[in-house]
Amino acid sequence: MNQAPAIKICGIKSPMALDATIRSRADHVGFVFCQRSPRNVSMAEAAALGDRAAGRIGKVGLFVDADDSFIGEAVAAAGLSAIQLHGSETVERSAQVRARFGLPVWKAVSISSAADLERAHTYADAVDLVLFDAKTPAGTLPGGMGLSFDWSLLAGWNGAVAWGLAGGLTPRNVADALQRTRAPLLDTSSGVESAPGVKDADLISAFCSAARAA
Ligand SMILES: O=C(O)c1ccccc1NCC(=O)[C@H](O)[C@H](O)COP(=O)(O)O
Repeated sequence: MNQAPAIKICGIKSPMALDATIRSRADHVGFVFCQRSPRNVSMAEAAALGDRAAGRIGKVGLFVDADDSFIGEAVAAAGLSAIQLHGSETVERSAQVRARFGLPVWKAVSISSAADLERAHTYADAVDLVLFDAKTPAGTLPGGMGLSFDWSLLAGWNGAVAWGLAGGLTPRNVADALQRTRAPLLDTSSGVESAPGVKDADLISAFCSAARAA
């Protein structure tokens, strides 16, 4: 029997969305610390959400090429349990963040061809999890754009590090994605929203149910 995948609902910025995610028995919430994003949370919002989530769900903080002082402020405010690096952080920078904060580091790697999987291998000793996501167009956000990549590329993945799948996952396609990739972790953001940055409790619930039923 296959084990159920872990689920992360990213871009949580309201108590309603947080409660819906916990009720739906997801494993992690993502708090986006990126001012350009419609899902950005301030330090004060992150602190309130972090308190509300404490002991109930994993709290992943998402950063795009942030410096140590900004990451440190967010870790303390929200009581983060993991750090997701979603910019152009190098292997060395990722290892440095892990050592500096003593938390698991997840590195997003954007995929559009088999060569990108080779790049993912280079992070194996520096991070705790590689999150495969779609490449987004130049000048746009590096994630949360509802774009998928060719999942068949992951057939070539035999990495030594834990991994997850992101990019364009919705309640409608998550079962198919899981059957094709057998991803141990599924991450979604815009696929459970009614508008950019506005989470929908019914879609969160439907996503989690579909992922578990697959
Ligand atoms: O979600 C954002 O707004 C965001 C902004 C900047 C960098 C990354 C961002 N999201 C990262 C995530 O972990 C998303 O869940 C992932 O990219 C999938 O997003 P989606 O395709 O919308 O499901």
